[in-house]
Amino acid sequence: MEYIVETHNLTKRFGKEIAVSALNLKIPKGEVYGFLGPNGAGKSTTLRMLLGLMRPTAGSVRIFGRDLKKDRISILRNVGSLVESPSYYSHLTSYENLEAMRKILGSPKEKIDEVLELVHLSKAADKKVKGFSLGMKQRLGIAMALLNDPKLLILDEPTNGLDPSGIIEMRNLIKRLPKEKDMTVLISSHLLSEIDQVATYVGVISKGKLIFQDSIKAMRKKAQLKIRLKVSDANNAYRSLLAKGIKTDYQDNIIYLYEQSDEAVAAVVEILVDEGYSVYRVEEEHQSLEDIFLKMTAGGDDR
Ligand SMILES: Nc1ncnc2c1ncn2[C@@H]1O[C@H](COP(=O)(O)OP(=O)(O)OP(=O)(O)O)[C@@H](O)[C@H]1O
Repeated sequence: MEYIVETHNLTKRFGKEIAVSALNLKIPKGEVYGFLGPNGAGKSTTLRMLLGLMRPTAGSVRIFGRDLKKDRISILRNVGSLVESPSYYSHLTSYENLEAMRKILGSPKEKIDEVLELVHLSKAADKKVKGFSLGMKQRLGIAMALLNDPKLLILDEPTNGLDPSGIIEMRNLIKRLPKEKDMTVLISSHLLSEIDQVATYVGVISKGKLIFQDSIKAMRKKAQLKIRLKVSDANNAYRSLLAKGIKTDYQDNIIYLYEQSDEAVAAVVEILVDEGYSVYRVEEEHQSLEDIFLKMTAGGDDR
């Protein structure tokens, strides 16, 4: 797999506090990578290091296969970002703002109409930014980030503070970019539901550590059904099953089965009954992605 971003043991300390701890991010080409974690988990700090805005305490960053420390300027020329509130002149129109930025970047003039169209602001091209909704301002920020045709777009909590229609508009835009513009998108959020709706890959960060990284499909798989067994003398029953080589989990007097076919469940019940345990309940338990995320990040930020 080709990775657009790869970090190796990326670490940031502030005094004694470790904000980001030995992170090994792998962001595959052409995906929308959702960087998910509770507030204070270290997302912004990580993104700032990826953009060369903050120097890592240790570890390294590779973007487009090149070392950020060595090739900073040429790498960042191909990266677009929206990590803080976008900066613009509110007394100018969106077109004029983009024109000012375009001149700095040296992009061709046609780019302006193209990015306005892409973020659905063509109709507001000649309107002053001071009358814009927050969602429109955010989209103008993204339009600015797209002026130099980036191969990687980094967005820090882009839907924060937007109203429902602004959120939907932003999500659709993020989903379109990889397909229409051959772009890889890295988006951070503290809301699983946000990431779930746009991302194809997920990295979960908690207290500075990456605790999960895989496709959203793999994350969903983790959320699949579990079979719960409530039996008499559960701890001993669990040991009996283990001794017979049956894979289970045991927690709070409940046995959880891995094998979920009808036959496997029937076989387990038969063993338990044979061995003299009473089987009180055999139930399916459905874990939502939210449950999994909350379990992964349980404990809050108590570094
Ligand atoms: N400049 C700084 N100086 C000292 N500590 C900092 C600095 N920036 C961030 N931190 C600390 O590093 C930790 C991670 O912060 P960071 O902003 O990266 O988290 P986050 O996941 O982006 O959360 P949020 O969504 O709330 O911004 C926090 O404990 C924060 O207090």
